[in-house]
Amino acid sequence: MKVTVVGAGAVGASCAEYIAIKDFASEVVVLDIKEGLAEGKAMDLMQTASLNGFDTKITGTTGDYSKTAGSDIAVITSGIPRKPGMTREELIGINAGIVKDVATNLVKHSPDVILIVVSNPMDTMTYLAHKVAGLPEHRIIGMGGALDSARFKYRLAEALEAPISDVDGMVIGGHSDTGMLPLTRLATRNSVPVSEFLSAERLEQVKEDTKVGGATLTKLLGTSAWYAPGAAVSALVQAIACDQKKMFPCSVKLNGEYGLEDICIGAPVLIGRNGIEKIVEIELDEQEKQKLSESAEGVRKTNALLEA
Ligand SMILES: NC(=O)c1ccc[n+]([C@@H]2O[C@H](COP(=O)([O-])OP(=O)(O)OC[C@H]3O[C@@H](n4cnc5c(N)ncnc54)[C@H](O)[C@@H]3O)[C@@H](O)[C@H]2O)c1
Ligand SMILES: O=C(O)C[C@H](O)C(=O)O
Repeated sequence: MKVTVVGAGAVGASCAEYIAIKDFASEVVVLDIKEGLAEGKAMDLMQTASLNGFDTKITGTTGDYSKTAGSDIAVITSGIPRKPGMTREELIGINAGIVKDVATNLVKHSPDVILIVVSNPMDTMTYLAHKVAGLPEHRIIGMGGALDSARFKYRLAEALEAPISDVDGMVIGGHSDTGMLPLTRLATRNSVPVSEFLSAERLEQVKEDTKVGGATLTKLLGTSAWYAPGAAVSALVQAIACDQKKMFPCSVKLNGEYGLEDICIGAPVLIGRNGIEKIVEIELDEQEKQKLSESAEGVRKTNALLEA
């Protein structure tokens, strides 16, 4: 199993590290445009192999896509992150050109690849990848919901004063400060609805804290987060590599599911060796349907900027 990670910055390096540490891939190639950065990060990570007990071979390259040839999976993390006070949508001007170029180069060298898009604004970058890569739809996955759901579980566990392993929950919708839809109605502690333990006001607070999870970290760090994003990507990569058919909310091209089409937005999917094995349609209540439709409107507005 060969995995390429484009972008050797904060998220790319974290992602390569988590993939290697789980030891399911034979090879990880990291590519960046900044001279020496990918080579340096790859060498540094390889020097953790004997300490962390993995055999995955990590190599780095400055812009040489021939080194990525024959990749089964490629992760796109290249592009600029936001600074405190910015929205993800503001990154479109620079990141669209980068994602277009990177996706085209990746597919040229690995026509059978499964792409995982991470660069922001992620739903729009995933939509763009569909336009430029010429891949079957099940082979392009946007990573956002896996991360947002992990943050939702963190906030739920905090409110419940429970271990995170007791908690389950999912975030669908757009990967944006206003578009995320944490499904509090369906969240549980050991199969018991969390509403049995938390007041409506506390649940609303959990929802709001989850939606601004990325912005909160950006304010603290001065740039956006990388550990949880890297871990979320590695979970998707592992689900593909190990054909787990695990359910994650991912940004997926919808063709009528959830009443939406010609859009990439977060919805539950099964991830396995073919990429998106199935889009799972769950029953939403009227309020959730309304929120999802508003979220889709927001994503469409950002998608329209691709034409500008
Ligand atoms: N979808 C998500 O959940 C999620 C989570 C975290 C970050 N992100 C996004 O991921 C992106 C990367 O974040 P980061 O913190 O790693 O940023 P970073 O600045 O640390 O790293 C980005 C790297 O991309 C490289 N790069 C730029 N143009 C390139 C090109 N054409 N080809 C190859 N490499 C190129 C840069 O040299 C840099 O090393 C940002 O857009 C950020 O918003 C998304
Ligand atoms: O918040 C960001 O800009 C980065 C990423 O989308 C995140 O959610 O951490």
